[in-house]
Amino acid sequence: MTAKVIDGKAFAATVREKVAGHVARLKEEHGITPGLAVVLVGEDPASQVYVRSKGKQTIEAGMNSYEYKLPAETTEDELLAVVEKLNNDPQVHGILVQLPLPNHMNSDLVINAIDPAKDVDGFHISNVGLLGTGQKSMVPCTPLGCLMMLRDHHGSLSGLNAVVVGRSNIVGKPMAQLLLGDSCTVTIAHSRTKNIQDIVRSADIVVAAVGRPEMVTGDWIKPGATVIDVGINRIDAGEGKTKLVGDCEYSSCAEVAGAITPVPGGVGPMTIACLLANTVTACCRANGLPEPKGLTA
Ligand SMILES: NC(=O)C1=CN([C@@H]2O[C@H](COP(=O)(O)OP(=O)(O)OC[C@H]3O[C@@H](n4cnc5c(N)ncnc54)[C@H](OP(=O)(O)O)[C@@H]3O)[C@@H](O)[C@H]2O)C=CC1
Ligand SMILES: Nc1nc(=O)c2c([nH]1)NC[C@@H]1CN(c3ccc(C(=O)N[C@@H](CCC(=O)O)C(=O)O)cc3)C=[N+]21
Repeated sequence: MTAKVIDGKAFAATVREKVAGHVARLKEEHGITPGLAVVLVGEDPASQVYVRSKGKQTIEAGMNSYEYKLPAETTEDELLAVVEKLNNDPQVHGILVQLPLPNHMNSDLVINAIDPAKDVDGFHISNVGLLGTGQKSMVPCTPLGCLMMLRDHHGSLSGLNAVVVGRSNIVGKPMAQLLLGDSCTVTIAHSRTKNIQDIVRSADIVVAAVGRPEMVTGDWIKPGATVIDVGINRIDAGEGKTKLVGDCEYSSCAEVAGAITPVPGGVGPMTIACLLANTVTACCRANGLPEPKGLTA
């Protein structure tokens, strides 16, 4: 069997189109322009690429983009002051502080200083708690993007066995909550999991968020299963070049799976599209307006 390729890049374009439509209506009918502020501390080249891409797509969707680039030596208090200023700025509906932060900062403290209503990453403890109890929240962008693609492919996820590999706060845990919310039977595997291959082989849905290049191979996959590859790993491709690979070995997994997301062009573009979607949702909630349908979990 050769897997159907789930085209995250094309799917993300449709999400961005919907977002742009809502933005246009907010402007026309209410004179409101949603605004997203992205804060980057330090000069990590990969982070700079993502932040640039976020800013560009924010503007393309008709929203206001505010970028704060702070030097690596910024103190935690200085960063907290920027967050506070953005919390109090009515033009800003979404705030994203790019992770990881430099080692001298306490990321939990910084994230929890963001107004939960503006926390478009969905990382604030209030949003984590709301998601865990099935209440309306801001949903983390990467897992939300994965959920949208899974719902689109399967229709209903009810009763399916899902295995999430990875238990980070930003991907693995919220992904597991969303799958549980859609009535999957969810297993979370991690670095201490025994017989991980057998566990993954029991899954109808595999979400890999590990950060280990091509760790999951085709022999781990149940024939016909859906593979969502969250991993973004830049590896040596010889001759001084690098290439981007996921946490799944694409060629061998695609031979066995029923459907698979590629890297690049899978989860990554959906993450940014969901960030824009969350910003519109936050803007509507802040203004007491009905929120867009189909853009939240
Ligand atoms: N496409 C996108 O938009 C995004 C992509 N990413 C990518 O997703 C990947 C994961 O990111 P993130 O969740 O932040 O990573 P973390 O490093 O925070 O978490 C990795 C998880 O994988 C687990 N793990 C590590 N090694 C193994 C192993 N050998 N077997 C099983 N589990 C293992 C760890 O287990 P333990 O807890 O036991 O240590 C941990 O729970 C990365 O490649 C990252 O670049 C991340 C965010 C967004
Ligand atoms: N507060 C915070 N929120 C995040 O959501 C967040 C973060 N910090 N820190 C870093 C990770 C990583 N992340 C990605 C987003 C888009 C792509 C993406 O668009 N990838 C393209 C390829 C990009 C390339 O070529 O490098 C693709 O997969 O096709 C990847 C990774 C968001 N993250």
